[in-house]
Amino acid sequence: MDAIEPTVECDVTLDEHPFRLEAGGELPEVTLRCAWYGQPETAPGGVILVCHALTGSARVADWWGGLVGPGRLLDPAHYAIVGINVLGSCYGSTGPTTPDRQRGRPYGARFPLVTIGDMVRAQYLALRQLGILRLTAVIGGSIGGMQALRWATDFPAVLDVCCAIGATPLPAMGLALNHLQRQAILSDPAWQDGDYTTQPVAGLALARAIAMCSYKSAALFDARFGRRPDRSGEDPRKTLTGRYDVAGYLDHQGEKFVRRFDANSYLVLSKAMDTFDLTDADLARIRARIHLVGLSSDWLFPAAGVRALAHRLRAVKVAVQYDEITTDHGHDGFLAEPDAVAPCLRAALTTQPT
Ligand SMILES: CC(=O)SCCNC(=O)CCNC(=O)[C@H](O)C(C)(C)COP(=O)(O)OP(=O)(O)OC[C@H]1O[C@@H](n2cnc3c(N)ncnc32)[C@H](O)[C@@H]1OP(=O)(O)O
Ligand SMILES: N[C@@H](CCO)C(=O)O
Repeated sequence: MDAIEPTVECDVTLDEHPFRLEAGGELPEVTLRCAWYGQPETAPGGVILVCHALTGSARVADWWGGLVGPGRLLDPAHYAIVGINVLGSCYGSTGPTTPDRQRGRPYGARFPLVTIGDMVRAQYLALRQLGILRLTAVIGGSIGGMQALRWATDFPAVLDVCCAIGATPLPAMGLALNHLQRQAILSDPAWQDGDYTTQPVAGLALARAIAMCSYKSAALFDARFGRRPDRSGEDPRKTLTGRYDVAGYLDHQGEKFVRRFDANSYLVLSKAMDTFDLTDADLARIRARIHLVGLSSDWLFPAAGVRALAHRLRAVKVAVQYDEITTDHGHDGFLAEPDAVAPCLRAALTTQPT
């Protein structure tokens, strides 16, 4: 299925400068890349912000093509759908690849730490500058879901519905895996303290390969790869470097990733994912209807943790509905199973929770 093109793509440079960050740093200027599908002025269903995950982009239809397009759940004839590339990413918004004017070269590792809260505040300011003061919904999976929840806690008067799929504060196993991924990048000599001109490909590819394991389930890997040799057919039992099929897949994913993502951005976004947290006081500020979705085989953000978050929300009298998608796709189920995600989003957009 071909992804539809955005109606408009635009860059918004925030009026607020410097932009102060929760962790204490600041950026002299922040620009965010936005992609619109549909017309905010005329859309009968209003504006829906769809927040992307760790390595996605503002171009929502590129990674959620099954959900965004004519005749699909998020139909640009009904809703104006906007994606905004997060602060710190490398797909058009201010991030480590942006030139630091003081030094005349990219920020690199000097890019300050950002939080999910900073990303969301920047999105809020960008939308306000575009004249968008009200959102029908904020939707996202993984760190896109973290953003949706942060919108609900930090800008409670702006949105009617928040739908977060496979998103909670990251449990300890996820913190561990993110640490290993960052260590893989930092320990690559090509990283050069973040001042590389050529990507630290070995470290970044290894980071992505580790991450891919956390995004998939054991059942999926067994079904897809079993104990077969990799596509070369070389017997992995005969040489040290011979690979099983799953290893060939992970290496391929790593090789592909270094061609599309920046290592310093990866470090910044993975740290933002780690630091996301929700206190009961945060939850008590929420006014939107919350729809949480767990993914049955997700071991990075286990469904039990998503269900527990729903209980915490109910305890502070927030209207919440919990759904669970049965899938073997693990955490990546929110990307790989659009037909299963669609009814959850439809329910979030149309029904009152009990
Ligand atoms: C540039 C931007 O705009 S970023 C936006 C797009 N990206 C994102 O949003 C990131 C999120 N996306 C993802 O994480 C993934 O693309 C998903 C979840 C949607 C799909 O994940 P995957 O599980 O990797 O898909 P899949 O298993 O089909 O793997 C596809 C690749 O693995 C390769 N592969 C599959 N099996 C094997 C194997 N046994 N050995 C080696 N390679 C293999 C395929 O050939 C394919 O390669 P290609 O992409 O070079 O054509
Ligand atoms: N596979 C997704 C999930 C991470 O949350 C990504 O790369 O963005």
